[in-house]
Amino acid sequence: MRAPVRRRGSVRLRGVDKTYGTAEAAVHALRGVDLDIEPGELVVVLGPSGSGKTTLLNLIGGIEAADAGRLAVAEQDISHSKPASLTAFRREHIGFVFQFFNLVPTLTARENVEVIVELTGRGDRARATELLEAVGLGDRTDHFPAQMSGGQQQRVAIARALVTDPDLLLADEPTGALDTATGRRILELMQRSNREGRTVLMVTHNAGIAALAHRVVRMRDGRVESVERQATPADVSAVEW
Ligand SMILES: Nc1ncnc2c1ncn2[C@@H]1O[C@H](COP(=O)(O)OP(=O)(O)OP(=O)(O)O)[C@@H](O)[C@H]1O
Repeated sequence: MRAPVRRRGSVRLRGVDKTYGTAEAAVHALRGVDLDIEPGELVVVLGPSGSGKTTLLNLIGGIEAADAGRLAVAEQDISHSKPASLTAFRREHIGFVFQFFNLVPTLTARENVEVIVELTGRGDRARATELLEAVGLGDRTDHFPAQMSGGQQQRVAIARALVTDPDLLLADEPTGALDTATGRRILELMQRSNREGRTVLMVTHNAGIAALAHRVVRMRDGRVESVERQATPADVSAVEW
């Protein structure tokens, strides 16, 4: 019998504000954002360019700190966390996937995953190979990023994000630089990761991808414009975009 899925990675934001720059150059990126995400949900964040999607993801992931408001992620209050404790929080709870893969060019696929175990002191080096096999790259473990396609590099990035077994997987336009067929493969990995119980939060410009979500968050001008719950999220194989 299969072990029950342990759902994890809740998010709770209240009145969250973030401004970049000062005086005339100030950009109010988030304005009083309230948001609740249940553990184990797959959430897609949509919105026009500049609406605050990446800022939202960076605050939830502890890459940046909010100016005001309260944030609790994976049951941890990070509202007033100092940079050092945000780093510790990120290492313990968060996996990031970016649009342009962000692999270290001088390291092989396996080393790109292993280095995260060394940096964070979390996870198991031996899992690097296992995860690369799980994302379909068992035969590419000793290849360097320049020897791999964009889709293959993004799969390495996903293996790297998962090696610490994070509660939340945060992805900023993970399919943005990929063709549709390759993007589909990446979304399958995102969905699989979510079905293992972790919360997945995906920022995209692509409204078609929203069909996969338990909850669709629409941002506009630094505010959450709407949150829509979908009772039966689609399987990736059924999604067109
Ligand atoms: N480091 C920064 N310094 C100054 N302004 C910033 C910085 N990061 C973001 N901004 C500004 O904050 C606002 C929100 O940016 P954000 O990147 O969150 O939007 P977005 O919805 O993700 O946009 P896109 O879809 O184009 O990636 C924008 O006006 C942006 O120019």
